[in-house]
Amino acid sequence: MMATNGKDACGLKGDEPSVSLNGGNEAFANKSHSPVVHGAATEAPCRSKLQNGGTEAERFTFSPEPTVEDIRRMQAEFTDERDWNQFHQPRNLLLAMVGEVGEVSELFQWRGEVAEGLPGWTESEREQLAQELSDVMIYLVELAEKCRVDLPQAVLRKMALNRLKYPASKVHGSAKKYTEYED
Ligand SMILES: Nc1ccn([C@H]2C[C@H](O)[C@@H](COP(=O)(O)OP(=O)(O)OP(=O)(O)O)O2)c(=O)n1
Repeated sequence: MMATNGKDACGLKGDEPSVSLNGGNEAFANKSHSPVVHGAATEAPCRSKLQNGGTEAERFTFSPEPTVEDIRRMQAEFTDERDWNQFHQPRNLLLAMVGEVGEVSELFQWRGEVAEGLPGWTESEREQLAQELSDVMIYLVELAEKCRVDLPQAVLRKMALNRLKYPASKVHGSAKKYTEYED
């Protein structure tokens, strides 16, 4: 589940994309990062019930840093220092990323459905998951870099498209694919 905070999490955004398809994003530019203490945003929460039974106030949020660009730069330094760029072509990075996705999958394998927050997982299992997800992200960011995809802006464009494809007023509460709607 994606971590959100502020207006978006409170469902105040309408169906219209707040992002132009060429990457401009007023909503994002105007949004300040709220301070995070032990994973909880300190701004006044809205308390509408979530489908999974939690409340908005309990929503998890990320730290604002490092940014995606920070991660790109740090990984570039890591590979430069080791003369590993010779191995980090797009296809190799893709295979490495998929391998790490497999390692994430292994942690969930044979456990049955797992609830949000991973109740019952040990600290060691949580740390293992954090490491494997980080590996996926590190390779993803480097793959995007090597493919010349400006990932943060691409994500904004894609989210705008998603909002157009899945207007909240039309698909609320339904997990159907957009191709399954008749109109
Ligand atoms: N040629 C490489 C090898 C490693 N890494 C970095 C990116 C990943 O974050 C991490 C991956 O390291 P490993 O391949 O050793 O994989 P794991 O850390 O998952 O170890 P293991 O497979 O033992 O769980 O190290 C890299 O950039 N380029």
